[in-house]
Amino acid sequence: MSKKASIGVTGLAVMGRNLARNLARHGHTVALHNRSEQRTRDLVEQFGDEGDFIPTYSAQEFVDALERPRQIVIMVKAGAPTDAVIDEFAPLLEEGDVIVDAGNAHFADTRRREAALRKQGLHFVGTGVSGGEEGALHGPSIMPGGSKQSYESLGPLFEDISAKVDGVPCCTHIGPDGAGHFVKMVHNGIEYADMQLIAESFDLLRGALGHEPAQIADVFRTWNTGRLDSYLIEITAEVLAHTDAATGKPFVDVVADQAEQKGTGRWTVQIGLDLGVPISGIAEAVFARSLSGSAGLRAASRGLPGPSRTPLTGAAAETFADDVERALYASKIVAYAQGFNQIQAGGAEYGWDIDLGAVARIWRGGCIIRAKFLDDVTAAYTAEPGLPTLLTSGDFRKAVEEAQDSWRSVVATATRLGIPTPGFSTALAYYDALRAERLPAALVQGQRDFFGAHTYRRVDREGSFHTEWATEERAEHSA
Ligand SMILES: NC(=O)C1=CN([C@@H]2O[C@H](COP(=O)(O)OP(=O)(O)OC[C@H]3O[C@@H](n4cnc5c(N)ncnc54)[C@H](OP(=O)(O)O)[C@@H]3O)[C@@H](O)[C@H]2O)C=CC1
Ligand SMILES: O=C(CO)[C@H](O)[C@H](O)COP(=O)(O)O
Repeated sequence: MSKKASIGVTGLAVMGRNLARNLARHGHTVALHNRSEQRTRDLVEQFGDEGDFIPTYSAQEFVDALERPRQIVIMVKAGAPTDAVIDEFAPLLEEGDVIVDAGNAHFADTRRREAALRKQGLHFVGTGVSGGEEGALHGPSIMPGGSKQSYESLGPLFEDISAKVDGVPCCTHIGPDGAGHFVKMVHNGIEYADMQLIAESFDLLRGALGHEPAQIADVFRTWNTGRLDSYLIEITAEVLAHTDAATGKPFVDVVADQAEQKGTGRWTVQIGLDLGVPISGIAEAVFARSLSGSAGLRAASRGLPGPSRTPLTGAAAETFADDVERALYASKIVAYAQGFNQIQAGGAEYGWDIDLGAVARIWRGGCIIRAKFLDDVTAAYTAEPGLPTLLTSGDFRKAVEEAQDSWRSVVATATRLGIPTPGFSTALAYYDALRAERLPAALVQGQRDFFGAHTYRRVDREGSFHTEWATEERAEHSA
């Protein structure tokens, strides 16, 4: 009898191909399949010597090449293509077989698919994978959902190919059904917020100090040796130091300033709204990308009045880069605090019991937001799993305390010079709103009651109340 594969990968574009190679490099026999045959042939031709691959050219051949219970990883475009692939393979599978969707699926789709396939006796495991092309090959961060039972067989395999930090795999069972894809979605939302804050830091250093991109690259390199040490800061320095070969200009100056998005950040914000979790850092990052892409609106508005970017001088200029570093770190804490609160809220809504410390731990390596900072986030949620917000935890509280003057002065300088900093500003506003003794929400409640008899609660008595605003007496009743 010919050798069978312990796992199969269908969808061999950049991510699937490298995930399959990673599995093979770790000694697993991998069955290969792709809708168009050429990708399968290319993989075997170029990388066939890296391990044991079984190339297949039909769904039936693919399924037949797998050991039972079969484990199939789907790595295709999210949405309809994923449904098409499931519809093709599910009828060929048997009870106990496992389908892993490792694409960037919406968690609600994952819940629907998991419920449908469970009826058929199949395990459907929605799995977040982060790390891009290189991560998929050398060790991504892996966020599997699905049943506990499916993790018994898949877990060791995924942990084996995941990134390791201090010998600890960047993979853990997140929770049932859509939990893995939910956490991956929030990971991407945080990725958006982090990238936006870094981009604003660049704009501030350029606008307020008049630095060239190559000089700013050096600032980021320095930051990357401290508490901001992270993959995103590291690649930012690389991008800023890069010179365009065709023009000799800084690369960043020849790229169209219109940021695109595939949708996971937008989903994070949509779900944040549904759950009622204020994830303003992620929302501003998504809106900043949308605004950057609104070419017509921007063209029509370019001549509007406002200050010009006159570089700072003297002592203010000397301390500005350090101020931005402190403001960036404080704003980053806010962005992560909001993202983790969204995971907490999602877990409560869908009954997932997600271990936030474990989530932070598997994001320390492999993924796009990997960072030294996540060691401290892991420690904070491990010590106190129900932590209401990262901002109140030990070292983070101390960091925002120490950042106060810098954070406020950076936002004030940005406002004065007309440098848009939606990420920094919203982070500070969120922070101030959290720590406020009283919020103007009381007035909003009064307005709502005035125009719509929507009622309000009082600080001194239980119950709901309504004031007869249309009468002269303005009598108050229990509602
Ligand atoms: N690129 C990245 O950095 C990351 C991507 N992801 C996610 O991983 C998944 C794969 O991403 P990536 O490798 O970039 O590839 P793409 O998202 O570009 O998807 C290409 C793959 O999907 C297949 N496909 C498309 N439509 C269908 C269909 N109707 N039926 C069957 N197969 C179909 C293609 O087959 P064919 O060759 O025949 O066209 C090809 O194998 C996506 O869900 C993506 O969001 C996750 C993390 C990072
Ligand atoms: O999943 C990822 C990393 O974890 C992708 O890199 C992410 O989808 C990129 O998103 P966008 O194109 O919207 O910036």
